[in-house]
Amino acid sequence: MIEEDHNDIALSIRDLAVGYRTGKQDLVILKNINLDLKHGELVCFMGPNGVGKSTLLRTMAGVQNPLSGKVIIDHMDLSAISTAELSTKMSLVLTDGINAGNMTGRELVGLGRYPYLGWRVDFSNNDLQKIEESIALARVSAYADKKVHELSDGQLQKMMIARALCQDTPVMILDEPTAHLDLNNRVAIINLLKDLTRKTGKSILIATHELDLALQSADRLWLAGHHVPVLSGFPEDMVLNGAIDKVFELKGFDLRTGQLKKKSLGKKVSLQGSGYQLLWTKNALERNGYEISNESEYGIVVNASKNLSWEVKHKGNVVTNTLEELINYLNTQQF
Ligand SMILES: Nc1ncnc2c1ncn2[C@@H]1O[C@H](COP(=O)(O)OP(=O)(O)OP(=O)(O)O)[C@@H](O)[C@H]1O
Repeated sequence: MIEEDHNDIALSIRDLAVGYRTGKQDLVILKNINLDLKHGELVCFMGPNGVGKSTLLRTMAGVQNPLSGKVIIDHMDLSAISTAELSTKMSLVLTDGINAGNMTGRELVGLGRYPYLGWRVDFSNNDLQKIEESIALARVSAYADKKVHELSDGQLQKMMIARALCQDTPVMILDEPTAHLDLNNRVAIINLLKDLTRKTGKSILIATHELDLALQSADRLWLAGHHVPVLSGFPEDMVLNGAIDKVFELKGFDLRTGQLKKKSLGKKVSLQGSGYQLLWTKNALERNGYEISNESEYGIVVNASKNLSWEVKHKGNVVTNTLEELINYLNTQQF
């Protein structure tokens, strides 16, 4: 066992219970939570709908009080830190209910500098530079002068991320930052956040439902399930030890292979080839109910030379130029 270095830790959670104070009895959503967020780490917080991710993030950010236990940031108990001081240590991006009145995108981003203004009324050159840097980093310059109410959901989402970047805090917490974004923007935002952890040592925690992006970019996963403690681990370990399957109670999806569970039609084909062409051929075959096996009279060879083609070796050889043709041909055969 390797000893942990406690100077590494930007934020820790100790014996925390989160939920809602109602009239008679507390509504406990998650309890017995003990987690650490390290410097320079991108953590994806995952779990099924309604399990309490937002509730925990809001509690960590001081927006709601814990039912019991502590959040410790920069070696201080969150409950003992003023809102002004906290806003230089942590930024929070929530996506719901943004009411930015008649502001422009740039003005919204500029709100990120308010914790640093003190008694000053105007932005300093440094503030203005940070605003422009954040706008460039989040790639929102094309619509930074539009009114916030004129932005699309995805544009607004990116503008809120720019505002958090502008706040320039050692800890950033984002609730579903990619929810309204298209594929390019999702990848760009995740890469940007990952890059920030590497270049600036910031700790970034995001709640997300995007298992594929999380598995490819997170340094660590936090997993919340119903009736289990919040788990923390290395993403690949959590795939291999079944933690993700357990938390999500996965049905119809085999996480170890990253595939939807396919119904085999009992038709077997053998397959030869290499690289991504082989992977996509396998995908097309399995999606259409074919099982890859060496014990088959049908041999498929992926020819990935200049012109991609597929050769079916059976009694006579047949060559197809697309996977659609290959599958249509196989479907006509008696297995
Ligand atoms: N203000 C509130 N008062 C009482 N219960 C609430 C309140 N807000 C949320 N809840 C409940 O707390 C539970 C957790 O909600 P939360 O929004 O934290 O889940 P989540 O994991 O973020 O879900 P999702 O993935 O759907 O965003 C839910 O059962 C929800 O109904």
